[in-house]
Amino acid sequence: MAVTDEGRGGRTPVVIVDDLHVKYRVFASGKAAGSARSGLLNLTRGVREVHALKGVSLTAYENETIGVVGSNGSGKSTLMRALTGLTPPASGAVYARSRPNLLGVGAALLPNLSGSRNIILGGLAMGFSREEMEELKPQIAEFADLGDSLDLPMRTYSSGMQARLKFSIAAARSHDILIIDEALAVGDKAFRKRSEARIRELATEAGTIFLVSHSMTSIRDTCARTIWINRGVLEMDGPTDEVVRAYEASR
Ligand SMILES: Nc1ncnc2c1ncn2[C@@H]1O[C@H](COP(=O)(O)OP(=O)(O)OP(=O)(O)O)[C@@H](O)[C@H]1O
Repeated sequence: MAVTDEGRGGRTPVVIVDDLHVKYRVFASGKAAGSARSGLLNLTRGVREVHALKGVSLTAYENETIGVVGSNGSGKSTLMRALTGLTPPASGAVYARSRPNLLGVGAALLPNLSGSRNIILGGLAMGFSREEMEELKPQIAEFADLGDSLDLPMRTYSSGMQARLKFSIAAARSHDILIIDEALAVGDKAFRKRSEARIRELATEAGTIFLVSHSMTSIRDTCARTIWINRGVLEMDGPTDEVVRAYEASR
């Protein structure tokens, strides 16, 4: 459904999350849960259900940069993946004006291809054309600042170098609705600084940004509004100062 209605106070809603539940079914490891006599595995006994999001509702408006905080395993990434449509809801729904882009192309990159070929590949995976990517390639290479290593296979890169390349590919263009995972702002101190600056730049170009981060400094510097996810529930949603203070006090 396209979101076109004017929101409260004349603001335009861009993303609406309505009572969203997400469940994962996982096979518990350990001893094979089966009958030794029949020799068959009992596949249902070992199945465990993780109720990762339990009725999250929120509305994001145009030109908002929203911080997303919460402890490990609280459900932040699950919520972000649900926004992009990668993770299907068990119930509830997500409505968005356009498809939210997750700033991350990790899954698409191939370790045996060179950095420069991965730039093209990563761009195609984000929905850009080959021509667009050829045009953007020099500026991506410059931002990643990997020098001659760009011609080497990605598997020879350190994790920091890989992260730099991924960030540079993903951050090459502006997006209408953008989700940024803090894990992308990695690399050494200098690169982290540049990537944070680029995130802020993207924030001014993009309509709406969600920034998932464990760094309260990044959240405070970048976001006016913050949501706190706690054990799959939206614990708090409001001005960053208040939410971060409450979140920090809880830990
Ligand atoms: N693919 C999956 N299969 C099964 N369970 C999952 C899967 N992904 C996440 N979970 C579970 O769902 C819950 C929420 O995980 P999620 O990754 O959304 O948390 P998070 O807040 O992003 O954590 P972190 O800060 O560590 O990245 C956790 O209990 C996690 O174990």
